[in-house]
Amino acid sequence: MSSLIEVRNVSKRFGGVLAVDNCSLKVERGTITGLIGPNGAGKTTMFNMVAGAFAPTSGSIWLDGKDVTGMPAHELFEHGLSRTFQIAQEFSHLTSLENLMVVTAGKSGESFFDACFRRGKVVRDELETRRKAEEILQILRLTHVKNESAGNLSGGQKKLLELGRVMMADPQVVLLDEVAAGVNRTLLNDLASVVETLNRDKGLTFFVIEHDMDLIARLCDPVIVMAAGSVMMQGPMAEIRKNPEVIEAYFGGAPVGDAA
Ligand SMILES: Nc1ncnc2c1ncn2[C@@H]1O[C@H](COP(=O)(O)OP(=O)(O)OP(=O)(O)O)[C@@H](O)[C@H]1O
Repeated sequence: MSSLIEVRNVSKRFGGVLAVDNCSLKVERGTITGLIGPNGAGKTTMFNMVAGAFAPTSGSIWLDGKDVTGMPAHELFEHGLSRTFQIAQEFSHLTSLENLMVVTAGKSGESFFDACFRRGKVVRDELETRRKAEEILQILRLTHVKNESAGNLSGGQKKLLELGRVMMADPQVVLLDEVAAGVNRTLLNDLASVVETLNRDKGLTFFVIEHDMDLIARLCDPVIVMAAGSVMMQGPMAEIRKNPEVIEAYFGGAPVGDAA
């Protein structure tokens, strides 16, 4: 069986800077795969290429056995790849529930023909969308704020809501971009539990960039280490923490988890 994401010999050059240098990596179906490395290692550049923000200078990227090199984000979304952003991007004037419901709006409800002649179908679709949105809010433990304007939620709740918006599209794989940044410990625990539940119960695959080593250790296996534009090592976090090359190159000799 092919990997869900496969990056083959990918490089990315920005002018004189070779941000990613001939990297290959795989995200296997059903895993929560982590991507770590020191500042400037090339993680964000790698993520941006996988997410379709920009194309590689050379090499290829495969999603579910299909060559998607250079495919823009909205098309990747149609193929089941979704991304959350470091800064949550909610519609602040809509409620939490509405923020989820708008993700599928337009699939049937906005067609003039449907609205005029297939009113029953439109109503059924909207009810189904609402049911799904409410179920996701429950998984995210956000039911108590479902009628609250999203702009009034805390930073951590906004990140949960963003994950909820991604879930509405029934993705195969979710790219999580530094979800821990600015989130308090309690909400971070909620978020980690949600990711574990979605992975275990719904078989969702995650590819995670994260500076929070505790979160990576809890969630991710395998973990891929990048340094200076290259993939340096891949394995379980327990092995990575002990690898002398990683400790030296990535953490300057300090035990992994103290830095980053
Ligand atoms: N748009 C760009 N233009 C020029 N150089 C860039 C651009 N984006 C990234 N770089 C350079 O590419 C290298 C890799 O950066 P990248 O942001 O991918 O690293 P990172 O591992 O995500 O770092 P951090 O953990 O600090 O976010 C760095 O030297 C960076 O300065």
